[in-house]
Amino acid sequence: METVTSSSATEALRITGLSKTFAGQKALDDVSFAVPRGKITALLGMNGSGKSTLIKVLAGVYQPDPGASLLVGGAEVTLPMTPEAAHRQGLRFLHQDVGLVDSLSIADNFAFVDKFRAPGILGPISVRRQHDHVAATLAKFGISAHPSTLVGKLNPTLRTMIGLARAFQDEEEVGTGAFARNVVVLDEPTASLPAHEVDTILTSLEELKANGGTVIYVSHRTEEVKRLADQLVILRDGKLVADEPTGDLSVDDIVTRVVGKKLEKTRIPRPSEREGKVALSAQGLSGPRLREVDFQVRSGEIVGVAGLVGCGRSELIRMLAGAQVPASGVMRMGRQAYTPKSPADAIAAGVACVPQERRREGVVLPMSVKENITLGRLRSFTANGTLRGKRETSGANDLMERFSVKPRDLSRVVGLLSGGNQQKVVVARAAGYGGTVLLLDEPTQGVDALAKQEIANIIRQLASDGLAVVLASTDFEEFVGLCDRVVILDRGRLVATAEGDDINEEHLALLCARTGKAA
Ligand SMILES: Nc1ncnc2c1ncn2[C@@H]1O[C@H](COP(=O)(O)OP(=O)(O)OP(=O)(O)O)[C@@H](O)[C@H]1O
Repeated sequence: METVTSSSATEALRITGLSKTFAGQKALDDVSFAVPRGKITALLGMNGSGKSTLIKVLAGVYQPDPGASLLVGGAEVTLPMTPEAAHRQGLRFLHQDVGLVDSLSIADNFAFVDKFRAPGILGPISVRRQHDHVAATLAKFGISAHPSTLVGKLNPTLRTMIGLARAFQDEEEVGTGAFARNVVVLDEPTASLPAHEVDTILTSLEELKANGGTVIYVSHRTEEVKRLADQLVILRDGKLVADEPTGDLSVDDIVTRVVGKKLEKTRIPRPSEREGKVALSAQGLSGPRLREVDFQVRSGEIVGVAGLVGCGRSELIRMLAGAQVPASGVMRMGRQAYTPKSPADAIAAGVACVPQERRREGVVLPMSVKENITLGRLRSFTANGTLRGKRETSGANDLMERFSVKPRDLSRVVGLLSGGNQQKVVVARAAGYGGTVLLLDEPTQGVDALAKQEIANIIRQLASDGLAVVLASTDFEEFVGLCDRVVILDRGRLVATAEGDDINEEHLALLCARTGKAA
């Protein structure tokens, strides 16, 4: 039953006394805050602070502990809600993986999410009506794609834009152009997008806000938060620690509030200028997206790989990691031919990889932290054919500590860790193989500012110990201070290299933009 207890034109949502306990652990602890209408409220916090749990309560996926109350547009909503009730209340969600079905068209994806819509709201749902509705929504968002296009054919930025348009598809008060009805929750919508493409999404959100849209925005990218958010709501260990206007706060101020202390920019110095031996090299590497790429990385070196969407970055990593066989070209480990037919071959040859798709390729969700960290190298914990459990546990424990995986519980099922902590498990495992080359594809996606710094320091330490590191990323900030060299790919070709002081965000963006323009 939903009863109106107060009404406020300025308050879209009010949460009071929200707690959520999982097996004795409080993921949310008595959280209360309000979301102003027509504004963007950033929901911030380090990995595992409770953001996703809060979103899942709003989505009707999790039942909160008894005692919480929720007002939507001033009307009290009975908790727990079902997902249908959340939808009826005008709560819309764009989850991190965007949640589109590749094998369906854009129009079908729009219809698919609207499964809760009562029949008849748009009249009998004819294909024609649905197409017109989708075409109009796409046009409103400046998306030049046809409703019948298969979603699987779209690049990541377009997919995110489609997800955004879909989340807002039933927003407009008919004929008014205003977005004043729903509350749209965006969970790290730009996490997997290259920095230079993020602007499209942020500009759209600014326009939506100008038209009265209400957004809850979750992101670890503080620059975006500074640009977009009117209000900051910050969680730490499940508790609300800040609820304040963004005002004149700087990016550093926001990071300090999220982390709970000033983040000192520590850096492990480069070991020496002496060049290590070439650890891994490739000549004339070609594939569906790669054209005649020559590439090498030396022991102790960290080489960045940058480029626009579709430049071949991930394909290069996959070939080096044995996940994709090159159409032509030669690879070598030192002087030896290197022809991996699978990631297992690559690991056996000393090449470990952190793949981009964490949930699909990186972790085995139903398995424990210990099993995930030690996956693929049980042999190193085996003596005389017997698995030495103690050795396995202490090896996994060391890595868990070193990568600050939280909670510090080796038996915890990885699927129940927060996203950022799952990512740390994948990096910990790859580092634990102890090979000679480490390939990292977007290693800090969805990772908070503190953990990002910790991971960067560990990568630098591993390089100092002699590991050759290849780092593919869309986040140019990640290259700065970490990479010795950054190569730029453009439509499959290696077209530029930046070294020394040229490894700065502006110059890298310029190099990428230049290659893009030449298209
Ligand atoms: N279904 C679950 N069962 C047990 N514990 C859970 C479950 N879901 C979340 N947790 C725990 O609750 C805490 C909060 O997790 P949550 O996913 O909400 O964090 P988050 O702020 O979204 O983190 P991230 O930024 O890494 O995505 C974590 O300690 C997590 O391990």
